[in-house]
Formats: sequence, structure tokens, C-alpha cells
Amino acid sequence: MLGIIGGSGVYHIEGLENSRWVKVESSFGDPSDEILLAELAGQPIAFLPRHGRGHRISPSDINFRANIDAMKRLGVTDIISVSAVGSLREDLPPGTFVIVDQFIDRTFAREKSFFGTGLVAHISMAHPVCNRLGDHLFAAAESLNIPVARGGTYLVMEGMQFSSLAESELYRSWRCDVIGMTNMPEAKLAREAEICYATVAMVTDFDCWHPEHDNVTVDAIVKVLLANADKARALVKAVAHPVHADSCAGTCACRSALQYAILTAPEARDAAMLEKLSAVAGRILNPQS
Ligand SMILES: CSC[C@H]1O[C@H](OP(=O)(O)O)[C@H](O)[C@@H]1O
Ligand SMILES: Nc1ncnc2[nH]cnc12
Repeated sequence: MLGIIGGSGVYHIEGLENSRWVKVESSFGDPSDEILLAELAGQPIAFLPRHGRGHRISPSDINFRANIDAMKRLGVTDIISVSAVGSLREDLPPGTFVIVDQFIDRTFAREKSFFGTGLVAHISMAHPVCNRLGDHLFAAAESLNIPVARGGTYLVMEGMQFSSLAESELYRSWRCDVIGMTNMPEAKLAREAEICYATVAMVTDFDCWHPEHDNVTVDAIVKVLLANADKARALVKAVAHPVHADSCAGTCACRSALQYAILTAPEARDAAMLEKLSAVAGRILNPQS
């Protein structure tokens, strides 16, 4: 099933049928909100507003583990993250969609893994985004005539304040393309949960580095977001069927990320951790069930 995590300005999806909000219990605490189960373009989907309805939760306070665990428990296999970002490049002006393919994680005040003492696992994040999902998103954006770039590096900052000019210039010198506050550890946790994950980053501003543009404000972001949210919703609708019908999905490498990742010997594994991870890592921990 396709899961959609809606970011700033994307608190609902249009054109849904048979929709109902469900409360999902997670062993990692409370998700950001209830999850909307529905049909979109004839396909089942699960939608979660990342900051909660009404944008109640700050980037640092989002319970990313509960969000991904809840999606996994519902049977979500593919996640599309819709996110507002600032641009660090002249040729990515507001209104551009970027199908990012790399992240630099500068967050420091978040729980970043489902695993830990008692059950240690190390997954690869060399290619943090599902290329297959990225291809679907790029093709759909082009078919809808949305200005879109394929590939880009998203710098994930802690926030909540926006960057200083020196920070913005530093990230530009690192050749980052866009900046936001939410896609890490979300992408890491999706990979640990063996869920395919890709991001549609909607450029809303030039952060604070551009000499001919004002420094970013929430007001400016919201204006661009309102103009772009409909395009984002059309994009999600356009990919629902191709993602569902993709016969390569079952063999996607994201779906076996844990295959050789767990180091803790079976007899040394912590029983409480095994219980907490029964959804996220059930395929590998309880292969018979
Ligand atoms: C709208 S102000 C900045 C806020 O927007 C982005 O969130 P999301 O990725 O959920 O759209 C950014 O990361 C900040 O959290
Ligand atoms: N310039 C910016 N910095 C961080 N997060 C953002 N989200 C949208 N624009 C942003």
C-alpha cells in the first residue's frame, strides 16, 4: 500500500473515496495524528499529516519512529514524503519540485533508529531514496508539466529557527541543493522498516543567501505553498496507480534492507526490544509468522 506523509501545507488529499481516520497504536509512542485510510485513483492509500492536523508538532518533536512504525503496521510498503524546502541554488526557484536523491543529516535532537542496545543493526544509507519511486514521481511530474528536477541533495537541519547566512553559505559550499527540517530521520527509519521512501521537495524560498530575494519567512513560504499544494496533490494522485502496479516493487532492495544488518546474536537479543520491533523488523525476526 502507498503511504503519503504530508508536510507543511499538505494536511489533506483531495479526490479520496471511502476515507476514514484510524488511530494506530505504535510501540514507539503516539504518531503525529490518526492516519487517513482511503482510495485514491482506485488504489488503497494511507495518509499521515507529519505535523498533525492544524500543524501542532514542531520538526524536533515529531515522533518519527511512531509514524513509520504505524505505517508499517497498516501494511504500507511505499512512502511518498511531501515537503516544503528552501532552495540553495539559483536554478531551483520557488515553485520547482525536486525529487531528491541524497540527504545530509545535520539533526541532533531526535531518535534516529528503531534499533539500539539489546538489538543492534546497521543498515546501508548509501542511497537513501528509493530510485524506483523517484522515477515514478519524476515521470508523473513531467506529465503534469510541473517544473521538476531529478536528483538533488537535501540538507536536513534541526531548526526550529531558519539558518544564519553563514550556515546557508556553508551548505551551498557543500553543494547541497535544498534545505528543510524533517526528512531525517524519517528516511532512515523508513529504510530500517524496509519501506521504499522518496521525497517530493517543493521549493518555497531561497533561504537567506540570495542577494536579490528577501530572507525566508513563514509568510512567504505559506504563499508559495498554497499555490503549490494542488500540484502536489495532483502528483500524488498520478503516481498512485503506477506505484501500485509496479511489478519490480517486490524485488526492490529497500524491501530487504535488514537482511544482513542485525549483529546481535539470537541468544543475546533483548526480549522487550524484539517485542517493540515486531512490526518494523518482523520479516527478519519472526520469519515463520
Ligand atoms: C513551513 S516552515 C518550515 C517547515 O516546513 C518544512 O516541513 P515539511 O517538510 O513537513 O513540509 C520544513 O522542514 C519545516 O519543518
Ligand atoms: N529555508 C528553509 N529552511 C528550512 N526549512 C524550510 N522549509 C521551507 N523553507 C525552508
